[in-house]
Amino acid sequence: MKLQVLGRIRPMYRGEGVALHRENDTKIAARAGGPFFGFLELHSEKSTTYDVFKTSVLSLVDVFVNGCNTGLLIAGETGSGKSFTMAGEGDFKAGLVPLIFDQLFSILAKENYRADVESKRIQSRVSLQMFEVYNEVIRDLLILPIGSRPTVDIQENAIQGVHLQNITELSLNDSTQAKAQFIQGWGRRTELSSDSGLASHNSAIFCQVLLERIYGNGKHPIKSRFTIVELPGLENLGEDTGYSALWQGSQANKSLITLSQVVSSLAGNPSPDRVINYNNSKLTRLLQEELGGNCNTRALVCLKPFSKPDTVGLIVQFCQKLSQVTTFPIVNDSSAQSLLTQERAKLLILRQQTSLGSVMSSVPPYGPDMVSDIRRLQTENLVLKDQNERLQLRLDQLSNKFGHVASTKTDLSQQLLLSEEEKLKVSQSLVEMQIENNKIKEETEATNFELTNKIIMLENQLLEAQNASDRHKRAAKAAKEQLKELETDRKDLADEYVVLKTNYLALTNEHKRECSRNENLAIELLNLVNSKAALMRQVLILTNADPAHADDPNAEIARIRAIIHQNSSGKIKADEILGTQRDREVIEDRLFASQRKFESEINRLKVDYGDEHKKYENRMNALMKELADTRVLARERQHKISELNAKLITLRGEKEAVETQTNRLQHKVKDLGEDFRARLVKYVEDIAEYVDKGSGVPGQQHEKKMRDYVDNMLKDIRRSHREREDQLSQAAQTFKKRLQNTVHSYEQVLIAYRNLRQTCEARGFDRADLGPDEYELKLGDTEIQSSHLKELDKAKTELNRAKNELDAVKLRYGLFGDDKKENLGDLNSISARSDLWAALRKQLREFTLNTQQQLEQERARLLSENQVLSQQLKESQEYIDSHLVRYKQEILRLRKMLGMSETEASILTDRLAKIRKK
Ligand SMILES: Nc1ncnc2c1ncn2[C@@H]1O[C@H](COP(=O)(O)OP(=O)(O)OP(=O)(O)O)[C@@H](O)[C@H]1O
Repeated sequence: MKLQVLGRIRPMYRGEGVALHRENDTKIAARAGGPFFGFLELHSEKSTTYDVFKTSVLSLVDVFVNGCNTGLLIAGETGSGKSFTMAGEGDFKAGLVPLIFDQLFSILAKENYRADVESKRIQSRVSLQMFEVYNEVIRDLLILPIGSRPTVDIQENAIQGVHLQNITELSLNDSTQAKAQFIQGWGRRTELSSDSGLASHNSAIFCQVLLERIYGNGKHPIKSRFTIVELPGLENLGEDTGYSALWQGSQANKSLITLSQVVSSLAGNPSPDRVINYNNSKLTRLLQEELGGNCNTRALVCLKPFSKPDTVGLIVQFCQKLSQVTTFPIVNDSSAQSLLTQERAKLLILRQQTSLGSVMSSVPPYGPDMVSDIRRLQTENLVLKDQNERLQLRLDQLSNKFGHVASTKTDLSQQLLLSEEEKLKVSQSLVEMQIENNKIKEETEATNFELTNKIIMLENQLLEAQNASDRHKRAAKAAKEQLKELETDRKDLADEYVVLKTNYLALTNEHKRECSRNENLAIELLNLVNSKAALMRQVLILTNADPAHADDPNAEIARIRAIIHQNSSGKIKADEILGTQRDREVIEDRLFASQRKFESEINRLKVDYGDEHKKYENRMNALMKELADTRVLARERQHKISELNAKLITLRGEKEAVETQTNRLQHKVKDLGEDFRARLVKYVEDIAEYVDKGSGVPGQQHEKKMRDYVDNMLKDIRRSHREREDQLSQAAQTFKKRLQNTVHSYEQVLIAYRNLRQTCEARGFDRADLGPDEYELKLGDTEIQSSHLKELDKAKTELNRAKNELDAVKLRYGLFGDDKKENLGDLNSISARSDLWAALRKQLREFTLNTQQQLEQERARLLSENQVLSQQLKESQEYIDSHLVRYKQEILRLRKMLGMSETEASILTDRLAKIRKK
């Protein structure tokens, strides 16, 4: 069965970027275009460990419970998430091992329950071993380290196969206990830091779960083993230091390199009768079954989204080999175990027989020399084999590198041609980005300004409302005080009223008494008058006096009665003294009128104040709401600004990346320049050699060849020169064009501004209100034209100079050629000819070196000028942008002063926008 290789890409860290080349969701490659490796399943950055478990590991647990050995190799470079995947992180990010425990115990519980229901019997025993292999030392992780770390050794016997002697094996009852033990063991890993990095980078952590199940009344359990291993960081596969360290006896990378060798051997030999040497490291010895024996194994390769292409290349290679490894898993029932034990026993015996000891003891005819020879040869053989494998690996790497270099070399010239164009494009996009950025900044500032104004306005309104509220509070306080005074007055009046009432009651009683006395006296008087009248009548009778002359007693009675009547009618009733209800009301009115007035005033004030208060409260609430809304809006804007800033930072990062690429390309250009120089030198040397060789053979043929050769060489130089010229002149033209556009739009803005000013002046506005003069806003020649034109002129001059130099060289060559012809005609002697060739050689060498140097200098200068130009263009763009804001403000102000209508204003704005766009 083929080993299944799965992948998992961990999420990206901040600023890490993505560099893995992917295809079809399952394939990755170190470089664009491949070679790709296709995983059986590739879990993306979004997958959780549980997703990985569900799709890729769950089925392994079932296989394990059913009696097969299973293995999960977790590989990947350092920092790719191996530990995260295996052990998890914190309480909420469980790793694969805890999830495996959960699943295992849940299956066992279910099966036990089912067996109970069906009255069957299953006995299960789960145990755990955990150890670490670091620097070829195996440490038990399930016991507390006392003093030095507890180390264990590998042993091999027929029954257990390769196993660890005295390793702790903990019995597990449930998943909680299992997880707790695992976490404790995980915490006991070596945390050393050595020259070869942290121990975690180079160590392998083994977690082996052992399961024994007896069905019914059987005696022989079915035994299976689930091995989960975190392998050392795969980046060490490619480190040269690893090899050298290995040669020097360091164990740091031994296990990983041996693992790679074993995997290579296994990949190249899928047949079951293969003989693989697992004994070179402890890691491979321990993984013997998982890699090439009785085990159903899967490899989970953790990947970083960003990694060095070389490292990815190594990982891809390793995965490729792993995917070709074949294992032979079987169900470990009693018969299988017996067979395996027999096979192991046979193997051990064979090994013993072929071992040195058996050679020495069982083959007496060999002398001691022969034995030592055999020993030496065996050792040499092993060393040679080892060396061979290493060299093979190295050769693979080198051929890969060579392939890569070859492909890069072919790309290089193309890239070189494109680099200038790219550079221009990049600077153009940079300028565009800057413009965009300025726009965004402008908009943000305008919004900010608007929001700040709004906030200030709202705060003012709030202050006003608070002032009004204070005023009303003060008025209410004054009214309360007035009310208090009125209350005191009212109390005084009430007291007075009580006193008056008392007096009045006393007087009324007195009066009543007087009236009754008066009545009594009137009755008395009446009685007396009646008596007097009776007496008078008697007197008259007695005296017989003439009644006409005598006093009339009735008249006296009538007189007295009249007096009494008068008295009684003049009696003043109490009510009359008190006055009528109406009078009282009038008095009350008079007395309490002011109080009532105040009360009604207070009530009115209360109502008014209440209403006002409510109104203000409502207003205040509305204002507060508006303020909160505005704050939210401000926050949103702030958020947007932050987002934009983040975008800007990303863009800057991109820009830097592009700059780095440009620098790289420049380096490449430099390399090519050096190559070019070398070629020139080679040309010269060739010429010299040619001349030296052919100097003894005069004739037209020889000269012609020489001339062709030099012609070709100069043609080459001229062509490259011309290409360079074209590129530079193109760049200069683009800059010039862009500059012209910028200046054009700037002039248009100036014209619009001038028109507005003139309109304002025509309408008779005060000159002081018209803002700065047009000339103040004008960019000086030194600010725009001259500096750029100067730069362009400079570039042109440099180009001309280069051209002239080239022409001079051509001329020199032409003259030289003529001279040569003439001289050849004249000079017959060999010595004269050799002088001529020497001069030719010298001149050619000088020419080569000088031209090359000049070209280099020119190239460097033009590149820096190019940078200066783009920088200046950027600055002038910024300058114009900032001026545009000023213009805009001025225009707005002037427009306001002119009282322009909306449509006029919009037409003007459109026109300005168009100008800006241009
Ligand atoms: N799938 C993931 N989701 C979230 N974070 C992850 C994931 N994988 C890895 N990480 C984080 O990446 C960092 C490195 O992971 P980890 O330590 O597991 O890598 P490693 O390959 O085991 O490295 P080392 O060899 O140093 O132990 C850790 O901080 C971890 O939290």
